[in-house]
Amino acid sequence: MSAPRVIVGLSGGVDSAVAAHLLMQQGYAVEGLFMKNWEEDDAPGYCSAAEDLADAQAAADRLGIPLRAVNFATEYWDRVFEAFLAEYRALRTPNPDVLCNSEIKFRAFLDHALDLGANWIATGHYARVSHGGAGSRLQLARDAGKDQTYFLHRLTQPQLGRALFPLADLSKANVRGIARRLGLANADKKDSTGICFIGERRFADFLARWLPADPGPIETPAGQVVGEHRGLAWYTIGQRSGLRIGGVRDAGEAPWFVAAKDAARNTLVVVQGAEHPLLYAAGLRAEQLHWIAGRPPVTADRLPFACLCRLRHRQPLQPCTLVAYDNEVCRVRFAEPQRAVTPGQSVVFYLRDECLGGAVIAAAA
Ligand SMILES: Nc1ncnc2c1ncn2[C@@H]1O[C@H](COP(=O)(O)OP(=O)(O)OP(=O)(O)O)[C@@H](O)[C@H]1O
Repeated sequence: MSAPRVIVGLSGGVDSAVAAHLLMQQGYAVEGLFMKNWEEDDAPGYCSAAEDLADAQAAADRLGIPLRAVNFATEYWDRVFEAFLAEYRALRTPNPDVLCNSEIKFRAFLDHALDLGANWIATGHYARVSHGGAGSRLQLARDAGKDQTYFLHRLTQPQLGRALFPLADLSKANVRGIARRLGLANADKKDSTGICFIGERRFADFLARWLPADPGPIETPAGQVVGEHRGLAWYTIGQRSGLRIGGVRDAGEAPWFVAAKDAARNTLVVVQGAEHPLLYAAGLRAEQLHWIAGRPPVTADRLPFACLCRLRHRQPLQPCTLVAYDNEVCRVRFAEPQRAVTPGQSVVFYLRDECLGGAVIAAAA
């Protein structure tokens, strides 16, 4: 019988190269596929796709596997970037990595791999998947600090059912050690940070190319004007940096943080001190509810349902209660008030080590 075929998303980074190696060791017939998701002309100098492809090719050569390349720039633009901009224009803070997984890596890429005759796809995500008669389950990676289930929580059964995550049990240090032993040139390549097409530092410059300026006042909750903002879309709830506020009489030196966006008055509301009570919420309302199993963990008559959640990647899991849901919308109460509940980001639910799914935060509540 011939070995099952798996197509690995080779990004040019160390994680996916080591994932490919581990699958070869497990007896799979392994091939690499590099995706280009962004045309350089749309963001000159922001992306390094050519360099990444060269790194992916070097890794494939070293491992002795074939590598193909595919261009999903149109799909990425239509299904991820347009939604990302629409969310910003609606004054929310979107998470394009969540959409990139459900629309590109586990849709466009998966469909292409299946067309090429693959039985499975694999990535270098830090996450665990188990395939069983009752369906496929997504679980935390052993390395809690690297766990990427937050970004994978919108996968469906058909998507997860074809996925392998070979790094489930490894730490980043293990992965780099394996890469060095294999003589992979990218063993010490820096982790990719931020959004693939932007990178972290020039984010505000990048957004300025797509969002119109719309200045308005910055106010305290008492209505005292303390500055001018460049457009509410540029700010995120809980954020500190970028607020040029100073010299407010009797205000002291403590830094200022974004507490709310008042869209009706085009006003940014700020408070002083990282722990100000207005930065905390007892619960939230979220939309676009998705369950990985294809159904909720309990029927509505068994609510409330005690579970865990996180509101951002890497946040330690927080005890919470799902108090209400229907097909689309849910309401959640936290055991402890949570800081910076940010519309547009995801709330992701867990039961013990299993990722159940999640929803897009609409409002603190
Ligand atoms: N351009 C790409 N082409 C093919 N697969 C990709 C690409 N970018 C990311 N992937 C896949 O998605 C996984 C997770 O992507 P992420 O951007 O989080 O990379 P990472 O954790 O830095 O991993 P790596 O070290 O492999 O780049 C990668 O390990 C890889 O399998």
